[in-house]
Amino acid sequence: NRQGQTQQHKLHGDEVGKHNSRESCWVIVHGRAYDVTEFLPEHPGGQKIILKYAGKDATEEFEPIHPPDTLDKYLHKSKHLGEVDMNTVHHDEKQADPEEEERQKRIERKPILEQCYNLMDFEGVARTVMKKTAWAYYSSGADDEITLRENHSAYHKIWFRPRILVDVEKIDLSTTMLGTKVDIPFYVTATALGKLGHPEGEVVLTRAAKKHNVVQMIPTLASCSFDEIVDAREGDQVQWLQLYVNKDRDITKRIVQHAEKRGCKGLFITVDAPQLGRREKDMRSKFSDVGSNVQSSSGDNVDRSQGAARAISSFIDPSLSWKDIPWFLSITKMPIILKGVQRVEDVIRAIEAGVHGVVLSNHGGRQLDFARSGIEVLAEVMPVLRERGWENRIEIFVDGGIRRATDIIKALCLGAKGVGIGRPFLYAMSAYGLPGVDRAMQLLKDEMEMNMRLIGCSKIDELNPTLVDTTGLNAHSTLVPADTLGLRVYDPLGSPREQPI
Ligand SMILES: Cc1cc2c(cc1C)[n+](S(=O)(=O)[O-])c1c(=O)[nH]c(=O)nc-1n2C[C@H](O)[C@H](O)[C@H](O)COP(=O)(O)O
Repeated sequence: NRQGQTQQHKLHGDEVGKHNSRESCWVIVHGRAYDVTEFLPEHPGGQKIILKYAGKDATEEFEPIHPPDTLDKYLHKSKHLGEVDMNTVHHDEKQADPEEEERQKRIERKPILEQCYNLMDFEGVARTVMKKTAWAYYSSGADDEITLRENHSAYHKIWFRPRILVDVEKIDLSTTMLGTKVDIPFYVTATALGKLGHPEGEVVLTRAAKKHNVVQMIPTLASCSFDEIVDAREGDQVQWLQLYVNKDRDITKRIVQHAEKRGCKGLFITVDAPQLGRREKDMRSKFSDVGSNVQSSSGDNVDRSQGAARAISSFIDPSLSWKDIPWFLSITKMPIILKGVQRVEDVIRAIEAGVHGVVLSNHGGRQLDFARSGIEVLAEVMPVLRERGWENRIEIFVDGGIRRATDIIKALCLGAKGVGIGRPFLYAMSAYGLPGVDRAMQLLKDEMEMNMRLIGCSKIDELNPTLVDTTGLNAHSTLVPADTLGLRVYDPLGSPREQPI
């Protein structure tokens, strides 16, 4: 509290309004005032977005992307100025925003949930109803988005060799992942900033994961606080933690040990993002009001011109290396999985380093463009492990571009323990909330049951490499996708329709 301020005395709105500059900057969040003057240079989302609300109520802007405990965690108590008499706070009248009005009309016109028949339908609806910045952040891939598209099209290069005359009356889709029994072999992978798509954020995914008895991987860069997401867990529901390793190892140790104490059953260390990729859709949306429970422990300068991704990731340690693995094994009993492994040599190294699993992944095409799809890497890895008799030494997961149950079945036939799914559940949540994610998971279950019957398997452990033909898998045909600027950016006159009459 400010010196001498008694609880019942509330700050007057005009008093807060006087502190509206870089030299003295107070903001109001959830009815309380905060002096953020010294914090300005440290804000991962830049000073601009805070100064826009200097002396004013910033709650509406703050809420969607900062976990509720952000200010308690990152702003010194002396800067907490106490309650404001909100009746004395002047609110700028809302400017008419034609783009937002148009978006609201599209929301009213969107298809009813039952008209979504597969995971791609959710993507189509989300694209029309999401805010531009949110769609840009979720959908973008790195550079020309070649890997983003390859992730899904790689599955189109794998064909089935189905068995016939097998009794497939009863189908059992259950399996285990890191010792946890799940009803179907997919998990909700870690994706940052859930509140960009839905006001409740990641806890919506928690509830859907419970309903379908699948595991949720909690992202480091969640909009909700870690504890909020864990508190939303029900009964013996299992969650894993996805970790971006902080340059400040004390912060990392604290996060890992807190996650273990709160019952997380797996630590997924993200190893494909020493720096977040260049996601141009995200950058173009000029995302400046970014935030999250970023653990930036120092005021290092952040390159905010790179959209949300770059701004929220300044704390990630690019020096992370194999020599750090023994330290991780020493600070937790949770199984350790390396997320973002992309070649068989590193899978072998992971086994020798003593970790418990890997996710073969290129981060949903958001990191190194022209990285191979997880499924292609899986097809490279498993024969080499089998040759060594190591195919069961660790659990191998795959993610990226999984949109159909046939994709899941192909991955399991090639030896994956399970698959991670990201964007489809984000899109379903953004377009329809919990009912959307629930339907998306149910659709996958229905597809899975049917496709297991059609390839002649009744249980997950019957899936094997003889059921697929992967001869075309590493034939890379990279058509530059039609919607990139590459087709127009070098045309001096723009596309024909823009040529002067
Ligand atoms: C779509 C998406 C993916 C993100 C993601 C955010 C979004 C919006 N974020 S990111 O902002 O830093 O890139 C994370 C993340 O926090 N940590 C992580 O390990 N993977 C992150 N990923 C990658 C994710 O865990 C999967 O590898 C990827 O989503 C799988 O591909 P699909 O989306 O096609 O299923």
